[in-house]
Amino acid sequence: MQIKFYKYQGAGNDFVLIDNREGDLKDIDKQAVERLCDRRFGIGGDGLMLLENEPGFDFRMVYYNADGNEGSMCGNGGRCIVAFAKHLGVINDTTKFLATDGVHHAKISETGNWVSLQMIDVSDINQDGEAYVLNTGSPHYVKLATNLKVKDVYNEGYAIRNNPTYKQEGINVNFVEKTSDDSYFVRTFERGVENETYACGTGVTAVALAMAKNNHQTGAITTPIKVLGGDLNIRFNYDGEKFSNIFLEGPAELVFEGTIEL
Ligand SMILES: N[C@H](CCC[C@H](N)C(=O)O)C(=O)O
Repeated sequence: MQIKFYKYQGAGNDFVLIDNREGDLKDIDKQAVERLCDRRFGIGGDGLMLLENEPGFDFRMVYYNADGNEGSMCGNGGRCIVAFAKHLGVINDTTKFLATDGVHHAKISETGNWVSLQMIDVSDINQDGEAYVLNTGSPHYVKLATNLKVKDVYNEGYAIRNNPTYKQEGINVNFVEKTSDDSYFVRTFERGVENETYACGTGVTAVALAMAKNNHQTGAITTPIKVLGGDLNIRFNYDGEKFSNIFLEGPAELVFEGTIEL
């Protein structure tokens, strides 16, 4: 079967998107996702998403990691699928859609390539030694680092993701370095890609929340974060216990489209 696909990227976190409103791909299997995401034998991407119909919502986001397993929430993917929904004419400039972690609201710029996506509220942050562990739709480990530019993120991230505590469920490992008063540089080793990616949306969200806690900041907070693939921005409120009104903001661009035999 020939299928039409769209390739998007958000700060260099890249995805294959497919319009599945007709439901033709209901039973897409692990091998097919893995092949489509393969950078040599397929289209290439850190993940694959299906845009599906969902009663009461503009659409439903179904997300798979590049290894073919159905993943948890993907922040940059969420931003890209909003741009895709606008491109398809499913939405205009605002949307309410359903993802695996619940309801998401988002706003998209008139040009269609800048998306502000509301993320789920967060109230639990745990510590593992010096690191923070929290779930922003996906599970994240956040560790302060120095000389992050030259850090061996693959090997250090791999070791943490595969240690006995996290091996079975997996975790995304974020290293963060402060660059100025309230701005950070972040590099992430992603579960399901099992490699460093150029950006991770739920990851930078986790970093922004963990750094607010770490720095005893409360109130309305805005945290710009630089990643390998560009710049992202996180806005939220923190009352010392709960993080709410969390928005992940940044670019989402259509790169190319085509058809492929499935
Ligand atoms: N790149 C994604 C994270 C995907 C989640 C996945 N790696 C997992 O936890 O299984 C993001 O922008 O939030």
